Amino acid sequence: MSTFQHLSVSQLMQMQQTSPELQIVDIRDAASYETGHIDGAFNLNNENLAHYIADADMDLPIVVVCYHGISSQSAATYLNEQGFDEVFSLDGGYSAWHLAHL
Ligand SMILES: O=S(=O)([O-])[S-]
Repeated sequence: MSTFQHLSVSQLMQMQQTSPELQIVDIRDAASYETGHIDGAFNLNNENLAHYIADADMDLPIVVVCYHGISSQSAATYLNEQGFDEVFSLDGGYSAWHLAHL
């Protein structure tokens, strides 16, 4: 059983319309996040991770965003192991999202 699903930028844009409860976590460094991030994304890091997991609704879909869609895959696997049922990794990461929104 796969632990996460790949999501394209256009699929994410659709999901944002249809799943208002969607959680988006951005695992890039704080400076990159501050420079620009997807609306509603939470900047997840090692310091706030435990707190985030403790507070999160694990039944809701969650999308992991990194720079280019590589490290988000291991983070997505990790979040699935922690109990999130529906985990997605954004293919191409924030850079693909940004390109689609220029
Ligand atoms: O963030 S990244 O691992 O895709 S470079």
